[in-house]
Amino acid sequence: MVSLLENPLRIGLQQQGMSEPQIIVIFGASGDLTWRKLVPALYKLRREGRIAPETTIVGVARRDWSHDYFREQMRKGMEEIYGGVEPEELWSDFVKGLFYCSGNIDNPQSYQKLNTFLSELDRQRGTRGNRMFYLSVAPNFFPEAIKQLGTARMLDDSYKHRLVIEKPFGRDLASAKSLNAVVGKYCVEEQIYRIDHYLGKETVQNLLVFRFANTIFEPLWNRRYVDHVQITVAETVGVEDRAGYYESSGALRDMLQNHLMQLFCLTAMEAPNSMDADSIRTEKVKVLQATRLSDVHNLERSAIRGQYSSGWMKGKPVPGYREEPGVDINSTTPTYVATKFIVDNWRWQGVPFYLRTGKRMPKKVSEISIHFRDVPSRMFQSASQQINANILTMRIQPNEGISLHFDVKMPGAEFRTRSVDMDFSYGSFGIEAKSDAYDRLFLDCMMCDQTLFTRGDEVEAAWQIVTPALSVWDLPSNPSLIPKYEAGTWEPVEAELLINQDGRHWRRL
Ligand SMILES: NC(=O)C1=CN([C@@H]2O[C@H](COP(=O)(O)OP(=O)(O)OC[C@H]3O[C@@H](n4cnc5c(N)ncnc54)[C@H](OP(=O)(O)O)[C@@H]3O)[C@@H](O)[C@H]2O)C=CC1
Ligand SMILES: O=C1O[C@H](COP(=O)(O)O)[C@@H](O)[C@H](O)[C@H]1O
Repeated sequence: MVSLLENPLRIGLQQQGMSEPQIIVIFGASGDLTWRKLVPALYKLRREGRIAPETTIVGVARRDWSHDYFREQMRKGMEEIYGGVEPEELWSDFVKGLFYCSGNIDNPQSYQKLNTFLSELDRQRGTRGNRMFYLSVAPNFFPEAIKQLGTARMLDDSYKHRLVIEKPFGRDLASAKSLNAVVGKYCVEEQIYRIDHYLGKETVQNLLVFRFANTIFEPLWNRRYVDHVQITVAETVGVEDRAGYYESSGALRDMLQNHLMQLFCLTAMEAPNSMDADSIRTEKVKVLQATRLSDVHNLERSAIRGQYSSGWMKGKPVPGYREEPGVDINSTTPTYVATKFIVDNWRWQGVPFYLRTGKRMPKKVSEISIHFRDVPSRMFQSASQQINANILTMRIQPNEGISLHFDVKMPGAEFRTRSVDMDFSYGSFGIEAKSDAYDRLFLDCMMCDQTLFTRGDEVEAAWQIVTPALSVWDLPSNPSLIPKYEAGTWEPVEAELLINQDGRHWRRL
């Protein structure tokens, strides 16, 4: 264990500031995300002294709750997730800043009532008109909520009023464009914070540092040395109680278009001019605009969907997707998706990027692996009789870290090789790298830093790439034709073929 005094990763933690007093208005405050992630993240920030004590939270939803009932619900949430609130005195003070204002997103009077209440709170709590409006509601409400907030002049001050939009931002290119148009009518881009919680993960941010703070990898980071790249986000959970949302979403919309494509961008983009939000986002847009599915006319060669059937997880039987509560018994919604991307630029021409994500996989693991080209001529015999290309793996979660896979000589008279890993693990520094992401994103939004939020053109560029697959998969199709994989196993055989056809295989994780 490294002592705190000599632990280099501790130093950064002591250098961070505190946000201005402000009111955070959460639309959808009686919903799952609020008690599960948002309020716990805000409390964590308060406990760490990262947000001003005056910070005030106002929950909005239709249910006729009182302030006290809202506070009780949030406390119950903390108990369920963290086993309690700590320290008790701080929580008591924190909940004094929790309020509830019932209202309907469609109703203009709800906004008048809310606005009056917010002005009153500004006086009581010293929040000086600084406001963050967080849309934690189903995506079909986004346009109406923005329109109503705009019409009620609650987004007028581009310095003090910020709008946070949960994912998914649109469900295809056309809907993303029309949502961007609504946003653009009432706000300037500097007020908009489109959430992709993967960008809040320490290990995702570390991709930028790893690539652009080190010189030794850059000369290798291109088509001359890289054979291909794999990006995997595998989950063990099934659809849980979110069938209502997931049935109309599926793995491509829920995960690949946003989280995996952010990992892709940070891996494939060019170095930004600086670390400011727009420089980074401009580079992401550029690489997205150079990217396409490898073959849009033959999807089996570029995009594969799959759905889990019943199987076993940790020794227990689990139902198939179509047997889950709220799911149509003939559902064609994919719970797995794999794509092959081609990047038409000088750095990556000819280097395929394979992306895959699925629910009910054998392991929860998210990682990016860079597979380097083989040596031009093999001179040594490998002990495992395998071809061992060098692989650089960036582990996003769990066991956060980075490892480099390379060959060494086995001790003995012969030149026989075996593969070993050189490993950096966040855990070995005694640092929690897996902040829940929402705390970091809240803080950045309060500090008006948009670096970890997606820009309007970036979202559209990402939809542009995957929309050819969606436009086929959204057509009515015979349920028996959706590729299947048993819960607790890796991808369907069709997804194996997607990569095998190129003489490669998915990493076994
Ligand atoms: N839950 C999660 O883990 C994640 C969620 N998200 C996204 O976050 C958002 C919220 O998700 P989640 O909390 O799970 O959703 P829920 O379905 O649990 O909550 C929806 C909320 O919207 C409110 N609501 C519904 N209709 C109206 C209306 N007409 N006027 C005002 N409020 C209304 C509901 O309250 P009431 O019925 O009282 O009005 C409820 O508070 C979604 O965009 C989702 O995609 C993203 C990542 C993860
Ligand atoms: O946005 C979402 O992400 C979660 C996975 O997030 P992670 O931080 O646990 O990797 C996923 O389960 C959910 O379906 C999706 O909406």
